[in-house]
Amino acid sequence: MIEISNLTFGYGLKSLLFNSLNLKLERGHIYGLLGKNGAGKSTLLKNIAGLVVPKAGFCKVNGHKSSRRVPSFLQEQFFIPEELYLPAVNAAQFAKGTAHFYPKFDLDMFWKILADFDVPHEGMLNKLSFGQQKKVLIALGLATNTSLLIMDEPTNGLDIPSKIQFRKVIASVLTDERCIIISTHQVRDLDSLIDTLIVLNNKEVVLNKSVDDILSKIQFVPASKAGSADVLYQESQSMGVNTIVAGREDTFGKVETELLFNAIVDGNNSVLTVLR
Ligand SMILES: Nc1ncnc2c1ncn2[C@@H]1O[C@H](COP(=O)(O)OP(=O)(O)OP(=O)(O)O)[C@@H](O)[C@H]1O
Repeated sequence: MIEISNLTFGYGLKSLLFNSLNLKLERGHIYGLLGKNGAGKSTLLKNIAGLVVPKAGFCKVNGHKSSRRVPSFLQEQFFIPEELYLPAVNAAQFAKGTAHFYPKFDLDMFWKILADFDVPHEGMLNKLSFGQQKKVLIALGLATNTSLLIMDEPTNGLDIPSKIQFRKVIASVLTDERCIIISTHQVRDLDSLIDTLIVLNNKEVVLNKSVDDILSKIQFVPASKAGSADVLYQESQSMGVNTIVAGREDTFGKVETELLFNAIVDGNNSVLTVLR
């Protein structure tokens, strides 16, 4: 669904952020985009959404070059930025103004998600708190029913009940037709939601693997359960899971995303070598 080919991008005369980057993303998945501060996550999302123009190469969504921003591309994608400023209108006016651009907009769904998020329906949106504004935009983005939904740090500013609600709502809207990309530092918020991890590091996509694929190759265990021979990465922590070991057929578990991310950006090549 998304084809990124030889994408080369930099802001102004600054050095390049991406140099011939390639990536393919498919429908029916929730992708988690991870990277250190400044790695270029937001910039990659903006390239996909056609908000910036590459120096070379391209991003295509459903066969349309993003940077051309043709109507058939725009009506099938919704981008929720990290920073947002909602206009001085109420939720009904905001939904009406937006629905116009999205043929599959579902107004009932918008009101339902707002209610689930406990956001007041009345009043001007620009007077809501940051977290409430974020929830309005998430509700709107989901209600557009676009095949591509891009969210940059969506759980930033959400309180704990809202994060739980967010996970429920996102899981319920994923269909085989939809591709959701979430950039985040709050990996623990989204651990159970993301089915494929993408890690950007040193201007490259160093990992693009499904959780199932990852778990078929490595396991996450407490140090006490790790045999010394197969330890790929270890963090010193007093308790809990802190060790990555090469896959063993007798173990099952979940991906400890934070641990995996640390191993990768720490320059630990053993983990990446096993995963590749
Ligand atoms: N509009 C801009 N003009 C010039 N440089 C920019 C602009 N936006 C981002 N940058 C630079 O591009 C680099 C990547 O920024 P980006 O926001 O894409 O990273 P990020 O991975 O999303 O970071 P964070 O995790 O801190 O949000 C940074 O060095 C940043 O200073």
